[in-house]
Amino acid sequence: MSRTVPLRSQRLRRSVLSVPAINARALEKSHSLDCDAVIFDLEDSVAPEKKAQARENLRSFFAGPALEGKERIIRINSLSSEFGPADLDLVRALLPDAVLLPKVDEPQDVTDIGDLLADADAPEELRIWAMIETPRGVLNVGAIAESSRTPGSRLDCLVVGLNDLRKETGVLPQPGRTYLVPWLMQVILAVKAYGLDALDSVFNDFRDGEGFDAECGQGRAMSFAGKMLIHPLQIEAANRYFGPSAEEIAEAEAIISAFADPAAKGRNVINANGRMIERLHLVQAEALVHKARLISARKPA
Ligand SMILES: CC(C)(COP(=O)(O)OP(=O)(O)OC[C@H]1O[C@@H](n2cnc3c(N)ncnc32)[C@H](O)[C@@H]1OP(=O)(O)O)[C@@H](O)C(=O)NCCC(=O)NCCSC(=O)C[C@H](O)C(=O)O
Ligand SMILES: [Mg+2]
Repeated sequence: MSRTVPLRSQRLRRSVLSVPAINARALEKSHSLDCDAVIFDLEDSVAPEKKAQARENLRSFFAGPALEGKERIIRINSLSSEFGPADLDLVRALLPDAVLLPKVDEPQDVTDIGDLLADADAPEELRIWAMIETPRGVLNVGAIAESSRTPGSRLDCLVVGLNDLRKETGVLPQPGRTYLVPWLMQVILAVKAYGLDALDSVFNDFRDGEGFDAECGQGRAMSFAGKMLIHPLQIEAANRYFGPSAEEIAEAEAIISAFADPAAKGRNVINANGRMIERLHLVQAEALVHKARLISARKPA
């Protein structure tokens, strides 16, 4: 019998900015930006001839002042690429909060990395995130998410990559991502079944604020936890759309106080000013208020 699966992570992931590890200025700027997390990218934003330099940049960045209050993720090249093994050695040396695996096709792509990290006695706090950005990755997303149930699994977040998925499938960009929505919702179903987070894909046209807002609204309605970003201009809107609004917080607090009323004791359903609310709404309200507290506790950059 299925129950609401508790989220494995209670982290804020509204705005997850990708920073190419070859871009020294962008690395430096990441300290001052108000995003919830930073993905230090060694993969597709770094040219093959620049990979070694990008790794060195990260080594010195991680030796410098800590990135206050942000989750730090390193995206490595596929282990099957000539760059992957050296990238993973760097992850083991720098110990970010998570390693992001690109182009994950099947559960074994995740468990193989998990085994290598375990063999290297990497602390269990070092999590694994997986990019779902290939046709096989979408087809297998349920099994990939289910692998988080394996004892010792470090998987706690899936990130959709529509640039690669469009390239592999030939699906054309459409307003509202019409033909991609079924695959986005398959990722959502998989993470909800196993208590993981899912992040929506990047929006490439970083000067199109209106288009970005519309896509954030769509991603929020789909219940993505946040969005992968490519530019600082996108951070404020991502934080706004993927964080609870004042109205949602007020409504959640009203539900919590309605169930705290002694008259609601032992009742699973109550009448709150003409509206039926059930205990399941209380669970949602408590999760939303928890997220709001995480946001207000965050020190702005
Ligand atoms: C797209 C960019 C190359 C544009 O960079 P630029 O021309 O420098 O833009 P601006 O002049 O507007 O920059 C203004 C300032 O902002 C800084 N900046 C820009 N981008 C970033 C960033 N990502 N992080 C931190 N800081 C950033 C500039 O340095 C300027 O600073 P200042 O000197 O103070 O003025 C660039 O935005 C960029 O490289 N973005 C990230 C690209 C990336 O990471 N791509 C990989 C992720 S996308 C992906 O993974 C797709 C997925 O896999 C899939 O398949 O879908
Ligand atoms: Mg990609």
